[in-house]
Amino acid sequence: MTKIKICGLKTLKDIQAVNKYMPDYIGFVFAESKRKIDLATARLLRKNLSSDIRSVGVFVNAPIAFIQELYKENIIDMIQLHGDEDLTYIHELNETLNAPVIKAIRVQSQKQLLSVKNFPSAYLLLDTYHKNQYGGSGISFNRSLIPKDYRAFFLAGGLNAENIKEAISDCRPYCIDISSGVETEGAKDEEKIREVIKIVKGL
Ligand SMILES: O=C(O)c1ccccc1N[C@@H]1O[C@H](COP(=O)(O)O)[C@@H](O)[C@H]1O
Repeated sequence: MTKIKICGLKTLKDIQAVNKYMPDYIGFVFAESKRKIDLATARLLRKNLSSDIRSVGVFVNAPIAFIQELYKENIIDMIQLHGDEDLTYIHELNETLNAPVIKAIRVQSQKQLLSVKNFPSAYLLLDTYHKNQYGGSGISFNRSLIPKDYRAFFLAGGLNAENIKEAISDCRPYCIDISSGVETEGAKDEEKIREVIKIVKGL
C-alpha cells in the first residue's frame, strides 16, 4: 500500500488532526519557510504526536550538529535533506547517526534522475524544480520523466485530493508527500488531511 506523509505541521491543532487520521509520516520543517518551526515548538509537537506516526525533519543545508541534536533528542525519526547536500555531507550523517535519510531531488531531467539512482540514502524524494524555492512550492512536475523501475521514492510537489490517485497510478511511489495541498489560507486544514489520507489508504 502506498504510504502518505503530511508535511509542515506547526501547531498542536495540526498534531490533533494527524493523530486522528494517522498518516505514516509527518514532517517538521527546520528550513527557511513559512512552515519553519523552532526547537521548543518541535519538542512540544513531538511530545503530543502519536507514537505510531514517524516524524521527519526537513532541512536545507543545515549544520549537521543541529540534525544530530534533534535526532538524539528523539524529536525526529528520519531526516529529509531538501537542499544542496552532497555525498560528503551524507557520508558524515550516515557515519554519525543511524537514521534513515530521504534525499530530495528537484527534478529537471530523466538524465539527472538516472545519475542519482544509486545515491546512498534510504530513499529519494522527487519534487518540483523551482529556481527561487527549495520546496513547498505547491507546483507539480512532469512525472513522465521518472524512469521505469526506479528505486523506492517519495513523490512530492503540488499533490492534493484531486490529483493523488492519478499520480500514484502514473509512477507508483513508495510514499506521497503533501504540504500545500492540505492547507487553506496558509494553515493546515483538517478536512483536507482527512480526505487525502482516506484516498491513499482506500487504494
Ligand atoms: O514545506 C516547505 O515549506 C519546505 C521548505 C523547504 C524545503 C522543503 C519544504 N517542504 C517540502 O516540499 C515538498 C513539496 O511540498 P508541496 O506539497 O508542493 O507544498 C514536500 O516534500 C515538503 O516536504
